[in-house]
Amino acid sequence: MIDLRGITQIYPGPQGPVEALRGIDLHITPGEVFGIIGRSGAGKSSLVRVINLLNRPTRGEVIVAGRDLTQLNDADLRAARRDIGMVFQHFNLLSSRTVFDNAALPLELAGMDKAAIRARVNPLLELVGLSALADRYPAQISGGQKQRVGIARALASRPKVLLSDEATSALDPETTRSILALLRQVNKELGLTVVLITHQMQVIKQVADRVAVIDAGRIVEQGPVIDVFTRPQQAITKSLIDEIVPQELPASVLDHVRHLSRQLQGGGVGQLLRLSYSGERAYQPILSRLIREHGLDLSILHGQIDEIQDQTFGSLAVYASGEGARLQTAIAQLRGEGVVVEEVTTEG
Ligand SMILES: Nc1ncnc2c1ncn2[C@@H]1O[C@H](COP(=O)(O)OP(=O)(O)OP(=O)(O)O)[C@@H](O)[C@H]1O
Repeated sequence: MIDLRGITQIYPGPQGPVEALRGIDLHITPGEVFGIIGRSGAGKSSLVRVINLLNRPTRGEVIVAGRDLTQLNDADLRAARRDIGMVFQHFNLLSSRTVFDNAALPLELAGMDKAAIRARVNPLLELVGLSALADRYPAQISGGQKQRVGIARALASRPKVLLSDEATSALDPETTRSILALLRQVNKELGLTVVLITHQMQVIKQVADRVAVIDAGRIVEQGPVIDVFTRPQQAITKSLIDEIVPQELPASVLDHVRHLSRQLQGGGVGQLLRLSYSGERAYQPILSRLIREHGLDLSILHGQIDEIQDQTFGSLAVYASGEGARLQTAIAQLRGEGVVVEEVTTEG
């Protein structure tokens, strides 16, 4: 649905040019919710605005639904943009227009007649749960309701792609959840491809199918959300995930491990392991097998089990002790079964 090829964005700046995007290649498939996450200044807004050519990239191709937008003339670009709706962090509603009239704006601008506009907008207000508030003005509704208007307006032109630029960043956690659920609903019901940028992993976790991590203008990691959560490769990804799955174990756990290793007897060895697993593996009796088949003792010290897009994933810190060779065999077996096993050192 969307192919970005070699996208570079250079802004002029008082201290010289700023290279906000440095050769981005991305492929977003039809019907998926694709998240782009990064810290402030990483280039997220620049990237999302390239997709509808609100920003014209300095170099590269922007292919949406088979056409390179950078090659279109103004009239064709205007038409192509109708396939791409956008919602914004600060809603961008017109304060002098009602909820209905805000949602209807793109259709009015496209010259649609009033009856056709009503026939299009009323079901959209129903979809976003605002039918009862159609005659209110933006100042008379909440932030979450404003964003619902923003979504209805973005959907009015029946786009194929919905771009969401930090759409929930100005909202409280509960309202954020309801807006993300609405984005998921329109993705499923209308078959819309959704591209959302955010600085919060919580948003990615709730709604995205795949995620790309952007750092200093480059995509440094991407993949299905569950894979990125269970096997983060880059330091930036780990630090972003840390808000949901703590990447460092608490000092008290490490202290306890030192205490346990001092108590080892009779040539036994002990190792702190961090196990990450997802999907079907989450239901396997992996720990009891370690005990039964390899004669290990296990202390569960820390961990959590959570869910992403109906898939369970877990992260557990366990201290395993027993006979050295059997411990190594057990670790190899776990890895063979697709469990990510990290051998954590407790020095320091
Ligand atoms: N119009 C502009 N002119 C000059 N520099 C810009 C412009 N817009 C963005 N930049 C710079 O480009 C880089 C990327 O900015 P961008 O807004 O895309 O990042 P972001 O990840 O969306 O950040 P934030 O989450 O803070 O909005 C930053 O260094 C920023 O200062």
